[in-house]
Amino acid sequence: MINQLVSNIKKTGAPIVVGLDPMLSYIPEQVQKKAFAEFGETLEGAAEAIWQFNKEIVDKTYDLIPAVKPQIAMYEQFGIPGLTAFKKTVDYCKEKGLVVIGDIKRGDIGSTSAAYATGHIGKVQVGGNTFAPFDEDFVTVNPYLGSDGVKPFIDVCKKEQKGLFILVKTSNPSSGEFQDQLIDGRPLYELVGEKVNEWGQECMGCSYSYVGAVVGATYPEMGKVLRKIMPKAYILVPGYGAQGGQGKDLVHFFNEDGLGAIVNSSRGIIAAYKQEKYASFGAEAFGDASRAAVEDMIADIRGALENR
Ligand SMILES: O=c1ccn([C@@H]2O[C@H](COP(=O)(O)O)[C@@H](O)[C@H]2O)c(=O)[nH]1
Repeated sequence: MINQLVSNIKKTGAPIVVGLDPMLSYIPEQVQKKAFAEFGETLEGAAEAIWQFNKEIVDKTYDLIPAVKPQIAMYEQFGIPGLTAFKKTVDYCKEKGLVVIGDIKRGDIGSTSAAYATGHIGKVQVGGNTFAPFDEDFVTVNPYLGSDGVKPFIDVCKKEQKGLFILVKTSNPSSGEFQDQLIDGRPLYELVGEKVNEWGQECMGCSYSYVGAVVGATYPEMGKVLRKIMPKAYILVPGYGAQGGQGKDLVHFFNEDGLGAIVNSSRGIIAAYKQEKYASFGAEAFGDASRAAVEDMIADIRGALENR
């Protein structure tokens, strides 16, 4: 799957991911009204609204981008109907040729991690039948439980040719509370980065590993160090846009070949029509506003890479 991600990035020339994080408050009134008219103000109604919202954004942007990252929490909050909308979104994006990164941030004791890996990137056996339940291409993994919590994900990746992004240095303001703690004089995130590099050597694609890392755009200096520690890991970089990251901060997340990193923006793209810059599109044309925001993000990152 890493090979498809790299190929999609080369084809589009856009090292970006659209984060599909649909909160009801981002969904224009006309979309909500239609969904509620059919399903009522219910979990089913909310799930229909988020699915229709996602579909319009994907339809308006898929030709520009290599990948999407649906954040499962945004769907789980609507219970089973929300998870059905998650699955519909995954399948639709794959039909459109996009790589799907399920932002699920799972990780547990080995046997439980194995079940998470099976459900999201693997296959489950039911009697004589085999199912791929969620079937994302990549998932995000929390490595805090150690190697035995990560290995089941790696095993499924090898078997199914899927991929992982392991949390190394997260973008949030308090990520340093634990992740920056020094152990024998070195920050914990560097030690996790070394582990990601080691795990990744077991499953190499053509030029990059199936095992990637998450490093926040909000910590560019740390990204520079981690790029060197994990030369073959693709880095998923959240924190662009709504969290303050900009193209000029991100050049050191990339390798000299212009590859090696993929930058996510969720609210900055899907709720673009609410920003002053794109307000002229109006809520009716929210998908066009998202397309304009994608074009601006690509130009910002390309410009930064060309001028480095
Ligand atoms: O370190 C991390 C890891 C994951 N995320 C996720 O990325 C998006 C960011 O959304 P924006 O609207 O672009 O801020 C969201 O799904 C987070 O859960 C992250 O932000 N930082």
